[in-house]
Amino acid sequence: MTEPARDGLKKPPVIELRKVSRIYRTETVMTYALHDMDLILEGGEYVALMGRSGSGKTTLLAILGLLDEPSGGEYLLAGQSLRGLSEDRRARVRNAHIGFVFQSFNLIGDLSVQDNVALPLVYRGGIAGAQRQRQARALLEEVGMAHRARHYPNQLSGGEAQRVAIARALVTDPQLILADEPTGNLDTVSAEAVMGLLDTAHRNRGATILMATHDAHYASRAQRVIHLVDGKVTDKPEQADRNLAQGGRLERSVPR
Ligand SMILES: Nc1ncnc2c1ncn2[C@@H]1O[C@H](COP(=O)(O)OP(=O)(O)OP(=O)(O)O)[C@@H](O)[C@H]1O
Repeated sequence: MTEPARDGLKKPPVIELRKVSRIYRTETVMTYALHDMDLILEGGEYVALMGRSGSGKTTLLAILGLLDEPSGGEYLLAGQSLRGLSEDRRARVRNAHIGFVFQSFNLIGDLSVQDNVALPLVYRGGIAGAQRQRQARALLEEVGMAHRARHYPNQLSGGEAQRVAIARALVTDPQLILADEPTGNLDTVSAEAVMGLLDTAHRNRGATILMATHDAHYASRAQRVIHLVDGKVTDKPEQADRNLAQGGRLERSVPR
């Protein structure tokens, strides 16, 4: 069901989370990786996501990217509630609206660089092979990797692999780009190049970007920084230190 725009004129935010939780259960302990999280990202925003290791950044990106489901609460993408969608429908929404960039690139080893970039268009369906290859080639040119189109991922440096991964993320022209530590495995020169590509994607394509990073320097390139502490958004990141001193994130024993 589509929700009405909030003031009748503005579009709904690209992302809205309402009291979203993600609980991991083991035999003895329940961990609240996300805890009643409220979050709004407007269309075209470039937002950095910071927080200590274990604060919930990857869990949040996985839920926003429809790779995982909340244990409770509601996720609205462009005003559309995603509750109760079938796996097939989730895959379609993911393919139509979301591009991913991971720390470890996640390219497919036995596909050429150009076929890796074309792959989201294969999943989309209905696009002829020659057209897919043309679009992939255009994206490789955009990220300065066309000269490696026929190479394979294991023949690339880390910086090159991440540029290819960004081309793959952009080939479907997604509304939302989720990046999980995109510079985490890169030297500073490659990291700068990757950050430049994200800046360009934001500026020229109007994409909404949410980028998890441990690096305050790269976070400062975003328009806004969100801090996570124990699975919640906070505007007081120094709270993380106090919570840690008091025993860390919310965990409960599973009742027997
Ligand atoms: N599959 C799982 N089973 C149980 N607990 C999990 C699982 N995945 C994550 N967690 C817990 O959920 C919490 C959040 O993890 P998450 O990976 O989202 O943190 P993060 O902020 O991305 O950390 P990092 O910066 O180290 O990548 C952590 O306490 C983690 O131990």
